[in-house]
Amino acid sequence: MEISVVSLFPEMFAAVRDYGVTGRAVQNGLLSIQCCNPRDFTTDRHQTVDDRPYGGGPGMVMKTEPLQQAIAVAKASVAPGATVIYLSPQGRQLTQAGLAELAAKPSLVLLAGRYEGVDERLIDSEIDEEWSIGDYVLSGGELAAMVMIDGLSRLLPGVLGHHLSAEQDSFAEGLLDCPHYTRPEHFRGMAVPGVLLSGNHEAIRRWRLKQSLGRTWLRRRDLLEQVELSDEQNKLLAEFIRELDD
Ligand SMILES: Nc1nonc1C(=O)NCC1CCCCC1
Repeated sequence: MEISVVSLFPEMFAAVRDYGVTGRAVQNGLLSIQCCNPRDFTTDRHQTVDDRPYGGGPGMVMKTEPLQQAIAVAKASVAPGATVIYLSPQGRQLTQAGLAELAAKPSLVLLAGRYEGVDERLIDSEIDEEWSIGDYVLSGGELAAMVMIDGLSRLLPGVLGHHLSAEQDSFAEGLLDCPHYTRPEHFRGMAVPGVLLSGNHEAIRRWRLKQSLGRTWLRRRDLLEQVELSDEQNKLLAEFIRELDD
């Protein structure tokens, strides 16, 4: 997957390019992350990338010319046919399913906005898809772009060590994750659930699924309403709910 980011703060992307799962994906050639700074496409002495909003009001708006040139260079630096994405609270809400759609694309250009946003005419003429990581306002689109990069990278073939990890991710099934434990066996008087020490992989699988279902039922009933549960899942959830009353 080739990704080119248009951002006034390209150095921020070291966080995904140089660390962890995404950093390893870059090292293994499974992911490439390039950056293009609109400031490099300014022609005035002050390298102006923003200007006052028509209609007045607080803050500044990102100018179209530096952005359109940066986007053109960004598109030319990745495989043809790149989807150009703008990160903003006005976009389509990013979910695991959305990440799977994005991970299937050959290349992406991500536009990270700053100030009060981008001239709407740039969005209308250059942006293919607008995406949001949540209903809140950040100071820039960079962190949102990195969230998207991190989430879709996990879905690229070969990126996660255990080939089942991504598919096993609870959100891949539309559920919250089960509890996890590691040594020591006892911590502050709390023991690890016995089933996890049993070596009975089928019992462990069922316990983890039951916990995911139960947690989702308790914490995110809205997610559960979107999932078609199997007979086994319905049975395990009923057991979990019954045991709550014990
Ligand atoms: N939420 C979000 N999801 O994706 N991006 C988000 C964001 O809050 N971005 C910051 C704003 C800041 C002003 C310019 C446009 C982007």
